[in-house]
Amino acid sequence: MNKPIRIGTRDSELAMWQAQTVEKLLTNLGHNVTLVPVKSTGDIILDKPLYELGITGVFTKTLDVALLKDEIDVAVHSMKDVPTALPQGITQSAVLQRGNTKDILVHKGLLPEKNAPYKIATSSLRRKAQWLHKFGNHEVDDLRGNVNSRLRKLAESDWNGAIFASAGLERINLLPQDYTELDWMIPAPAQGAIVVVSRTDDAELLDILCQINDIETEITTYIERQFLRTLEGGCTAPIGAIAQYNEHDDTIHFKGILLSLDGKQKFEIQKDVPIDEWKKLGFFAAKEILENGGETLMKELKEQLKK
Ligand SMILES: NCc1[nH]cc(CCC(=O)O)c1CC(=O)O
Repeated sequence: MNKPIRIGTRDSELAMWQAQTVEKLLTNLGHNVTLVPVKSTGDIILDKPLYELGITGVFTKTLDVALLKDEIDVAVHSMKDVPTALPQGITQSAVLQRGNTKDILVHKGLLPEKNAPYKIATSSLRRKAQWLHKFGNHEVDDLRGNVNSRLRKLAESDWNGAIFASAGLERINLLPQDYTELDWMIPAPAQGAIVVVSRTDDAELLDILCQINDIETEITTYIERQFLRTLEGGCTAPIGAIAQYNEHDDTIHFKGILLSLDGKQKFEIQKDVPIDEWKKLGFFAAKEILENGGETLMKELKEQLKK
């Protein structure tokens, strides 16, 4: 392409890192690229928990509008922040090779134990519910903001720790010494993946972007987001999902979870299927949960999360 490809990005350090990663991949393919930082409502409204903003697309909406107005050509997002239904006219054009999918607890030297008092912070319903399921007597406070400000607030607070996506801290070299991997916690669907979206009618650009697509990440995130979409019907519930490809036996290993807000109710599912069954795996896993009590819980959650 002759005109530079305009990549829109939120202006947080993590978002800039992700956009620059796409910039490098495209530059390496010989394209001319320019970065366009855009402020998003999710970054501006910091005093309300995310789920109170009502829409799931708080982080992505501003960039969607910029795309549709032809102010940018490409938007780069943390895939887990992207609603499962993209706006009309916008297409998922590439998913980059996935980074670390794990959640971690950044702490201050003291590790959590079941029967000892402990106070952590997170704004994620999924993290909070899984934490309370495991540590019913712990306290969980709300914590908003980008990863930099969340680390700062943790340092200034009396919290014992706060939960982060490992990928986010690794990417901008903020992984502190005192952290522990929460290998029992099921991550958000598509955690650790970066998605590139563009206008559906921009065929020339779609051809370029498919060259930076990672098929394995595309498939595993598709499964996780199909699970989410089948369960949620448009609300931000405590839902986790992870699909992993096993190249030795050509299978997909899937784990999904749905919990009540207080973590007392938990529906968990695990499935191992041959790779050629990936297309409906997320759907079947979600259906199984819905049919075994999950549907009632989803109804309750929708009531509780309504503004
Ligand atoms: N919701 C915010 C958000 N969106 C993406 C990441 C990190 C990167 C990723 O999970 O892919 C984070 C920070 C976090 O959850 O700690």
